[in-house]
Amino acid sequence: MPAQRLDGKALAATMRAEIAARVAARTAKGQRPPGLAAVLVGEDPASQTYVRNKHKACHDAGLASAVHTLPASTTQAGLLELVARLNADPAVHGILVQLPLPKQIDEGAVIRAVAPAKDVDCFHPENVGLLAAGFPRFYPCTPHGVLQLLSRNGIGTAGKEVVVVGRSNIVGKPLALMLMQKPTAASPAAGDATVTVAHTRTADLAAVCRRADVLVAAVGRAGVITPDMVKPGAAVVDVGTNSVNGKLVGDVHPDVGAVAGWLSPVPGGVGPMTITMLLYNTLSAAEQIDG
Ligand SMILES: Nc1nc(=O)c2c([nH]1)NC[C@@H]1CN(c3ccc(C(=O)N[C@@H](CCC(=O)O)C(=O)O)cc3)C=[N+]21
Ligand SMILES: [Mg+2]
Repeated sequence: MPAQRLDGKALAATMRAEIAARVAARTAKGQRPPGLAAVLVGEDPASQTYVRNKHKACHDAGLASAVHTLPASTTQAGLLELVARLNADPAVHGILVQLPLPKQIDEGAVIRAVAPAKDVDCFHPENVGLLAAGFPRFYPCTPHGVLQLLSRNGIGTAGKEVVVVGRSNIVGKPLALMLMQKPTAASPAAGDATVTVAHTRTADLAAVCRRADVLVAAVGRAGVITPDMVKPGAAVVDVGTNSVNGKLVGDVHPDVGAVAGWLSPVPGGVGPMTITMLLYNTLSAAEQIDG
């Protein structure tokens, strides 16, 4: 029997409607709409697509959204100046500086320049620290999207073996934290897991992955998770966004669909959920800043 689909596109539509209703209730009371400012430096086509998708999703849910496009030659000082302006703008509740940034710019310095209260990516060290300490201000978008995709499809993780392949600051590391913590009100079925983080230096990756009741692939290499690495019936979440001959493909090999019990597709899985959690955080930022 082929794996059941973990349909991120469908869940994203459901959750965006929930967010839109909460936004409409605020604006009906005369409150400012939650506002997102996205900063795009350079002309990477994938980044342009993601930022365009985020902008459209905001608009469709009643949030205000502005995209600030800067040339690839932008200096660090120029970018920091824009961030400072957005930090001070009361119509902006969330700031997202699209990564990666050009080489002349120190990514860490830019991440630390975003006001923590507006850091809807949850990349600032203050917010990473709050998350790790168990007092989250925001949940990082992609890990939160993965948790929602599991929780709202009835896939509990309490007491389960969850293997996360990938240790990035954006996905693997915060996702492992969130999976091992107590479940949250926002995703009540996800948490309390026995978490293993695997990566490029893991010895016998296939054997580690085969232990997983829930396997999350956040490696960044097309098709590296093959059927021999998957326990029959496991839930497999594919976080990969690899471009192969101009086509978007995940980290999970298509043949895994014959072994897994659940599988999230690429596209149509984690990607739309990441954007949805960005809207969620922008609404949350507006609630925290404006009341
Ligand atoms: N500051 C920052 N925050 C981010 O959240 C961030 C970032 N930088 N840099 C790049 C990654 C990647 N990312 C994606 C968002 C949406 C889709 C997405 O919507 N994917 C669609 C398809 C998109 C397409 O048509 O190509 C899908 O999977 O169905 C994918 C990837 C956010 N990221
Ligand atoms: Mg990684």
